[in-house]
Amino acid sequence: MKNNILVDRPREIALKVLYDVNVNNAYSNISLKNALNTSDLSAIDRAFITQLVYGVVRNKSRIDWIISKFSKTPIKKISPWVQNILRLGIYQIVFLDKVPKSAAVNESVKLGKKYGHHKIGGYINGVLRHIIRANSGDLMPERNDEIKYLSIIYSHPKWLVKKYIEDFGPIAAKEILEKNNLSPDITIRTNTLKISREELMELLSQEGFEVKKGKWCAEAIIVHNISNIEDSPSFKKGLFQIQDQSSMLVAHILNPLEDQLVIDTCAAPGGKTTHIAQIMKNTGKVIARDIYQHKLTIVKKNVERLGITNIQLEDFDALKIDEKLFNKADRVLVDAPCSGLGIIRRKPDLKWNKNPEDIASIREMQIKILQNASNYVKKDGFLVYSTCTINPEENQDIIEGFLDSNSSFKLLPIEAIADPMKTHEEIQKGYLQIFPHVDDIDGFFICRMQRI
Ligand SMILES: C[S@@+](CC[C@H](N)C(=O)[O-])C[C@H]1O[C@@H](n2cnc3c(N)ncnc32)[C@H](O)[C@@H]1O
Repeated sequence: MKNNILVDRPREIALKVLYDVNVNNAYSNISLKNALNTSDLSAIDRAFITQLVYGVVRNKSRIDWIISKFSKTPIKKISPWVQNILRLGIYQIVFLDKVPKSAAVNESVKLGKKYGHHKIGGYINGVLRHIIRANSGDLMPERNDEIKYLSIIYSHPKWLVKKYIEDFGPIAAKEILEKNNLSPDITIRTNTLKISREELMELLSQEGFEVKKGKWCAEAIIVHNISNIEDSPSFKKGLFQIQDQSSMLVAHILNPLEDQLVIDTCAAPGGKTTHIAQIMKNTGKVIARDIYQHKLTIVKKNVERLGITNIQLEDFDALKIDEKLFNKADRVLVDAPCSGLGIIRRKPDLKWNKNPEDIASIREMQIKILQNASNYVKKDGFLVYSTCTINPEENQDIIEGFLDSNSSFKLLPIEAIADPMKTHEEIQKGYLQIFPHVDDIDGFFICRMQRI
């Protein structure tokens, strides 16, 4: 690296995050959060870096297809720094309207000179200018193989495109692929132990945020123009938790009552557990467990910040059985580890990191965790199973299998919690499948059962 070359700072930060994701297999959201954890970046720079990183990760296979078409050097022979400089440049040229194309090229060339060998600037300049001159048709693959075409255009692995088509049909599959590449809303949950939604909206507006009510949950606020909401005084005072509305629905469907005993078997980082505790108004007890001690530390921080006093944290493997809790709990939540296919908008690397074999092994874990957890539910108590995925194998199939071998449980209809849910026929059956392309919130599955 040559330090004497002046480069654009936001683009350089985005490049380093992409390198970290690409070479060190870092998660883009975590690497990005670390990179933005500095006080000397403006809100505009933060937003631009975020857009660049997620834009490249979301559209990676389309961008790489373009590189392969316009570069004489095969992509595998290009160094990782230069690959990512090209990706950033192409993303700006092909996907962003507001960045002048000349700026995209010039800044990429400068990054190339800083991070590559001395002749690389000419190569980057050549490839990018060639792309600028190309017709839009040259930037699209041929459509002779539909799966391959959709996989490139929407930048998803072929197995996943195929799976979406098999599970939901070709029209819905295309809508899902398209939606997965868009940025989701950032939603927060009002901590009603400390403040009302209206008061918090007023306060956040005064702090300069654009806010609107979420329509699915009475505590939900959608916040626009945020890049560092965790730095806001209201966050530090514990007035809210960042959480999507799908995730908020889980605690409402679990419907914990004051003074009850609730067990949350997979609790970290604590979104639902703190919501449950909040609904119980700090009464009763929530036993919040997770297998990872370091993740429980995050739950602890959230619990303290939010002023919650009825949560007992326990480091416990849900694949093991805990006989002392048999038939003890009024409510048990299994927010199971899953493939996360409902939250690709938030974690775009998921689509590159998962494969069909992963789903098979996750399923085994889900079946075991649900079976173990069911022992803790007392008579008439509720068992809620939820995931942030949309594929039936991890959702409806798990529940059908569970009910087939556990006749002491029945599905319990989910009463309409918010107006939009009334449109979901399934809630009468006892489960709710939420899709981002239909509902515009995270893809979730939530099922409620009762021990009879
Ligand atoms: C979907 S996340 C839970 C999200 C959490 N309920 C929330 O709302 O913030 C699944 C969690 O299960 C945990 N986990 C994975 N395997 C586990 C096991 N065998 N026992 C307990 N927890 C486990 C993971 O560490 C992860 O935190």
